[in-house]
Amino acid sequence: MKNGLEDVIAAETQLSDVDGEAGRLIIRGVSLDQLVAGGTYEGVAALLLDGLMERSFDEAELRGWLAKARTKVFVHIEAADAALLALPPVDAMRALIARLPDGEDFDTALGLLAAPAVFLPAVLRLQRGQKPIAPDTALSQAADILRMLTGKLPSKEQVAALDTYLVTISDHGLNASTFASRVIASTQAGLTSSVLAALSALKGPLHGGAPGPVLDMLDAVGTAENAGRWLAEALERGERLMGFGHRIYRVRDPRADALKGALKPLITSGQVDSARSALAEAVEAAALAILKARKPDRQLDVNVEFYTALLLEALFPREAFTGVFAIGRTVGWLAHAREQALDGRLIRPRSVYVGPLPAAA
Ligand SMILES: CC(=O)SCCNC(=O)CCNC(=O)[C@H](O)C(C)(C)COP(=O)(O)OP(=O)(O)OC[C@H]1O[C@@H](n2cnc3c(N)ncnc32)[C@H](O)[C@@H]1OP(=O)(O)O
Ligand SMILES: O=C([O-])CC(=O)C(=O)O
Repeated sequence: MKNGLEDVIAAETQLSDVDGEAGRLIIRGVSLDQLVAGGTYEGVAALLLDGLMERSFDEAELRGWLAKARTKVFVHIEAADAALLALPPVDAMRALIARLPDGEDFDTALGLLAAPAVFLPAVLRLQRGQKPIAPDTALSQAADILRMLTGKLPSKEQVAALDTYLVTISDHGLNASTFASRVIASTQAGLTSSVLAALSALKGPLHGGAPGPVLDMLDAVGTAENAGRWLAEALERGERLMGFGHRIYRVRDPRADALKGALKPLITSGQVDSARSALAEAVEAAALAILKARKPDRQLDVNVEFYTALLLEALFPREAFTGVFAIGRTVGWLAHAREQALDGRLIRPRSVYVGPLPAAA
């Protein structure tokens, strides 16, 4: 038996392949490099959902339907009362998504793609005492998310950076949240239930909750000179270094460089301080050296969350990061849920009982 199901194959999928030895990610036959070159959220969503819903569509059609779906789900913001707004943004978002009807059809899927994109900016604004901003059907999903957050049209560099992020993290094999989505789908509970379960799995600090703590780490380190000492002390305390290590990758996560690349136009146009990325690079180098020295048997490298933190810091407040991850990953969860539902087989593994036996009569 493998603790944590390590190396256990639990599904066949046509959606994505993570090669942990080569450091390569393929999404539906397209390599990550090809996908991020000018790729948009709507483009990767159309690619992932192709053939899995009851109707077919291309990127342009999806963009139009998604824009309308954003407007449709906006009414649910009315349900954001004081108790809901006291929750962390990702939990408030989950509570609002739970209001959506369940189902297996395209309309349900569209609502679920639109909902996190609308609910997250609205929750963040309400938590700051500001009025939510209604969606604009003329905009792409990435541009509208940023506009609904700030009330201003984002720069083209900001939209491109967010599109690259959403494309990069859209799907990633059988990660914990996607597995959760497939387990729920296998019971035929419906797509909303799958997304809610997956979101609950995503928010943990070992999965999609890591980027906020990455920034906390950068802040605590403060200067490049301090990095080695601070990281050594953190490991002494038994802490894990956030943004490093991965269950599958034994080399650098290929998404780290895709996200680092997406940061460059923001740095060169003066929208991100180059000192911040220099500090991140110094912390990365120090962390890799110390992890290599302390865990020589384990190849621990940088994962997607390290440069996610830096990229998202340029666009969102820190408390929003896990919610932004969910905006991008929902399409992967939906595609996997549909693939699993079409397969039709209930997921039900076995456990080994190691508890006490009943006393003899
Ligand atoms: C989108 C994503 O989900 S990407 C991952 C985001 N999460 C993080 O960045 C949190 C930090 N990283 C981690 O906690 C882990 O690397 C995980 C959860 C991502 C993967 O966990 P596992 O597959 O169980 O780790 P793995 O088996 O490779 O760990 C082996 C050893 O390395 C250690 N290790 C792994 N990652 C780290 C880390 N970031 N910092 C310090 N030590 C680490 C483990 O403690 C373990 O040591 P031990 O055998 O002495 O107990
Ligand atoms: O694949 C994993 O286990 C975690 C991860 O990187 C992701 O979900 O993007």
